[in-house]
Amino acid sequence: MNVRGTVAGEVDVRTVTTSYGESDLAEVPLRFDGLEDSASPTDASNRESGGASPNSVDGKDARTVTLWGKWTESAALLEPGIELLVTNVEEDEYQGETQYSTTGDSYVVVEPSFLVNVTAVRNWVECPRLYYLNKLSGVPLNYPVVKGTIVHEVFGDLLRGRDLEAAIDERIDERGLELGLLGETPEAVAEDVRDNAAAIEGWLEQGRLTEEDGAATAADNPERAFTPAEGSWRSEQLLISETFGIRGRADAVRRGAPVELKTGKNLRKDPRFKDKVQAACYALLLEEHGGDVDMGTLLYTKNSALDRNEETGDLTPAKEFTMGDGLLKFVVRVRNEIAAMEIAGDVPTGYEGDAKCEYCFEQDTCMVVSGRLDQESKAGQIGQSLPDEELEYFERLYRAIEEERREIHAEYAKLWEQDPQERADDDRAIVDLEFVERRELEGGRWELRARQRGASTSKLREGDLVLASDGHPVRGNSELARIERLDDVIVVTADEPVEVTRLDVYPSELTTDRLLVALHDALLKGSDRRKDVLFGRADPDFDDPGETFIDNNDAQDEAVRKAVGAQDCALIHGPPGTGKTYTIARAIRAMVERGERVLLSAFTNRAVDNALEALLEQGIETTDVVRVGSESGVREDMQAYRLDFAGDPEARVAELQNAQVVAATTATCGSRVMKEQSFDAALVDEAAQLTEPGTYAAINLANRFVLVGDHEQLPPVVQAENDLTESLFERLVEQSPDAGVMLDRQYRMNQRIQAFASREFYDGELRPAEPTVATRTLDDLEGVSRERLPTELRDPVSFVPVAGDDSQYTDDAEATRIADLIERYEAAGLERTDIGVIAPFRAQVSNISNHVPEDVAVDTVDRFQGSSQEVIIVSFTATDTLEGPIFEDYRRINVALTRPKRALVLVGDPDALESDPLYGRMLEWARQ
Ligand SMILES: Nc1ncnc2c1ncn2[C@@H]1O[C@H](COP(=O)(O)OP(=O)(O)OP(=O)(O)O)[C@@H](O)[C@H]1O
Repeated sequence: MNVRGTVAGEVDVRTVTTSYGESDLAEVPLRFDGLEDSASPTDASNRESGGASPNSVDGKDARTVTLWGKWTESAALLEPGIELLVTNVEEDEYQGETQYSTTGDSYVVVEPSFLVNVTAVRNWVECPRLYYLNKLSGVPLNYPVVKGTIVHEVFGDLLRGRDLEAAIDERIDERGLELGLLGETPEAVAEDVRDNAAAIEGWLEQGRLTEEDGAATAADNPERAFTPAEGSWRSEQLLISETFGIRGRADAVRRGAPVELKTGKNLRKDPRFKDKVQAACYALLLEEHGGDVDMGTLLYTKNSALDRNEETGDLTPAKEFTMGDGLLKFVVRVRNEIAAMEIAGDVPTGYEGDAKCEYCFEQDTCMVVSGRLDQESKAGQIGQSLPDEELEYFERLYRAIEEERREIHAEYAKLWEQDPQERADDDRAIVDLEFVERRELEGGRWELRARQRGASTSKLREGDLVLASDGHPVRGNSELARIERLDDVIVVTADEPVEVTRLDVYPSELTTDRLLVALHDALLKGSDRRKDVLFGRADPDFDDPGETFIDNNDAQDEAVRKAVGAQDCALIHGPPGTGKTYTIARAIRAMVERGERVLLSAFTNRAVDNALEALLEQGIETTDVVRVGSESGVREDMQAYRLDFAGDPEARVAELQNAQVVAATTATCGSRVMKEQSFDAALVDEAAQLTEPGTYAAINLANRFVLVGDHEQLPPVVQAENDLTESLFERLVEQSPDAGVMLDRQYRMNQRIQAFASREFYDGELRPAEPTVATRTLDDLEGVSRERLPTELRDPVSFVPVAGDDSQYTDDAEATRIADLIERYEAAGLERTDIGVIAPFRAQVSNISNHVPEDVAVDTVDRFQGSSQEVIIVSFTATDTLEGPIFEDYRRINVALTRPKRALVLVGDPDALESDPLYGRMLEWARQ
């Protein structure tokens, strides 16, 4: 039996004398969530109530759980409010009260839904401070890291039965750019990888000869059946444990036991302790998936390349060890320390572990970081600490990023807390697929096809990484896969041939990791001048370029002059349709003409491609431009400029280094390749949608920067409500108003349409750029006549009242009415593709999609930001009284109302809308 609950009071740790001698124990008052049958801890249906009033809030009814022996170390981490899971407890009656205590088979897990990464456990065992430093500075581009990755990939290839030389060639080719940046040649790397691979091959060969491991690696047997059952090998497996709160990717699993590859040497007979720890984490993960792991293997690939004469010691690459109970429990205790520290938001000092600083390669870095951030550390501090306001800022943002990380962990927990239907309704999964077929690709990967049984919506897009499973993303057979095609038939590629019946959003921490690194780099590596400007200690400086760049729009011209003349930074505020993209392109052209190297960045791929397109229209030399991004991220017509990372190292590096303009999303700017680049200027579009550290990822790479955005439109996309919700753009606009220019002439909307947004959001300063814009109507479109529309739709802005239904997130009455409106527009000659429908909730988006023809774009505001349509219909989906702003935030309604060029139709319940002052004014305007 397992118990799970929240710590309800102080924990008492003491030593007692028992019949076995002295022992430590901890008594933990726990408010129960429930009891679970430990025979199947993962089966939620086995949960039952913990007895009489187990959920009492005041803690009086908390039950006592006694933790024995070494588990008291984990007990010392507990504070009231922390979640605790204890497996395999014993139940006792004591003085009429039911009590629980640990048994020899128990595990104690602190905050089980906080998923600690296996590499984090390994790093922590090496040194807790090292774990923290790795988090702050990320994985740099260096040869050992890249070589290690290639060796791992070749290992996977060999396991999938691939030819060694072919695998080496291809994997090296794929990393051409990275190797080129490191000054490596393919030949030298191949030699190096071959040395390491010899150990792998030898070991696999041995396995083949001595064991009946199935035909997993036999290249001559393409029909091999892969099951995770005993007797097979499996490469790279993503494993998640909901019991132990651990996740990670095992390099390989052989006969159900973990195999870890290390591209170093180890001449002792036993694996290194930290390596054992890592394998033990995977053992726990595999056990939770029904395995019984008593062995672990570490494969030190460098060993076989060593000359016997040079080295003395045990040269065998593969070292096996017995997976003892004590080690598994130790690993869980370490994991608990990490979880408790992260939940408390503390920073490790290094004293938590017993590593010796004088043996550590990172000692200097550690001391510098400790000194500059004024953190207590075992290694000591050197250097002067950052000014107080920077320290305070760092801590505030660090916490905010970690809160964001916890939200991602909560997303993981939803993988098992929500049932398939809930996940589908939440757009987090596509369920109930019918598996069609699998096809082996060259290189041993698999293409998997499944058919959707009905129409479904989800957050998933082509190119996304997903968890592809045969029914459950955590408990079933599941693989990390990439979506290649997302139609009625879904195509994904993966390392293993899973019989896909379900796809789940993969909650990635990559973005969060990069935010932390960008924050660290901005504060610890940024120049003093840059930081003076960021923290408002100095005003940004400007030179006058003495040139007119745009002669028909004063604000745009001033914006370009500011951007070109900025010594530090410039801020371009661009309301809807005011020519932001055009202005950016003109500014970049001017910079390039002055011989500068420019980074063009934005939050989304779409904005990067739009700006790039505008830049090419400016007549910039196409050979000067490089687009960095994934194949699926970059728009079709921009693929020609996309930098292929694969190929000859020298050639690839030349392409990147010679490019005067490099275009990439801010997320990509945080990648190890981009972090090696430097620029004279960075122009960042959609800057109001970026968090401060998200912006740093781009501007850290340049001497000066220009941010372009509109803080009256969508704010940064964050999960948690905290300091990340304000963009750097918005903060700087307030802090340094003189560095900003607002573009005030719009090229999109009929005057009637823009009036409300101008008044409410831009102090009445937004105006049509030209008379043709001000007076545009549907009549301008070929074959369209407003005469054929019902009178109430002839004005550029109309309101269609609908007494809605009572459901909160959907409204059938509105959906039906909108379908009818679309028919009317079609009858008046409009193309369906010229009409867009915006609704506040995804549920209403699907609902409307079911009512209207397929080629009408229906979506939430977020998906419409940055685009425009001839006609926009807004479904407000609110009835009676409003409980909160319908579009969460007034900035969203601004975006919705500024998408149309020629006609805007608002559909909603007037009583509901009138109950909010802003919506009330909107109604008045629409009814004019
Ligand atoms: N100075 C100008 N002279 C003539 N046309 C212009 C000028 N500036 C912008 N435009 C035109 O106005 C339209 C909108 O410009 P652009 O796409 O740059 O706007 P935007 O502000 O980026 O739009 P969004 O708000 O959607 O991001 C484009 O067709 C562009 O060519």
